[in-house]
Amino acid sequence: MITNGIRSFQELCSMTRNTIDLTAVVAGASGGIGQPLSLLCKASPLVDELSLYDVVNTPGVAADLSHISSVAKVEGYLPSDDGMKNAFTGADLVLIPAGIPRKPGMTRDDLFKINAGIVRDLVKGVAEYCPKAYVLVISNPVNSTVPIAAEVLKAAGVFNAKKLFGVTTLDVVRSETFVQSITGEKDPSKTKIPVIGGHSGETIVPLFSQAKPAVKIPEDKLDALVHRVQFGGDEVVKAKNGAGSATLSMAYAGYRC
Ligand SMILES: NC(=O)C1=CN([C@@H]2O[C@H](COP(=O)(O)OP(=O)(O)OC[C@H]3O[C@@H](n4cnc5c(N)ncnc54)[C@H](O)[C@@H]3O)[C@@H](O)[C@H]2O)C=CC1
Ligand SMILES: O=C([O-])CC(=O)C(=O)O
Repeated sequence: MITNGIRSFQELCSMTRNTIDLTAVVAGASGGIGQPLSLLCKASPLVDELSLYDVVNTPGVAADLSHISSVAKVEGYLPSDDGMKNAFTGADLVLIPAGIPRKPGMTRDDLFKINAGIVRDLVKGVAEYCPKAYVLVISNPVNSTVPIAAEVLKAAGVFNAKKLFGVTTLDVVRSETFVQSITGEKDPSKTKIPVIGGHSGETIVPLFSQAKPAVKIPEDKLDALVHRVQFGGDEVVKAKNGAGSATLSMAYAGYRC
């Protein structure tokens, strides 16, 4: 369980297994992001119990993961038989990658109609069954699904701004990766680039000037670099050619977050 005095999710993640036994939920666990994210959670020494919730296939994903010899006890839940209640009750952390992904020609906003309702209903479950949990929303459009999650938590009287997150770490991961392809640095721990703003096109603002350690981006490469970070999602959607959007890099980024 989360101990008293933890102020942020990063603080939580930097703690060792000696001080924390996390009960985590992945909601949307059978999907393109959900499966690799669940694998990373299953492998984490911080996670003691892992609940996989989805509208399909979680018993199979859970059975598969349960053969891995890591600490976490893993269970799969479907909506039937009070699945959401059983999956969410007692959770410290709820990761939400549930919802449809983009196809070429779509913007993230085109996902709003369907994903807003999915996130709303899952966060209602959070409010009811694990109101103190940290909630990490991955489902797009993040710029809109997070405010929806906030309103649901406020309406239930359990909103805590320090516990609700929109996951935009993929923009940080992309920034660091693309910068390293310019600088030639091979150690991922040696490039830290803050990214502020939202998670869509120009709302994504990579602060290369604040890199630690400082990086020198050649003037003639800067615009293309900024554009690649801001539209990195489109690059993957195009390459996947109708089979969805970023999943593996997103799972990595979600876990790192
Ligand atoms: N924040 C970010 O940086 C990123 C966000 N995304 C977003 O993540 C979302 C998921 O993407 P993928 O995993 O590729 O999609 P996917 O279609 O492969 O998986 C989505 C999963 O959600 C499940 N689901 C649907 N309704 C549900 C409900 N009511 N309760 C529980 N589970 C439900 C589906 O059954 C499916 O297993 C998309 O909205 C996508 O745009 C994707 C990449 C990066
Ligand atoms: O572009 C998308 O639809 C998925 C996403 O958010 C990303 O890859 O950054």
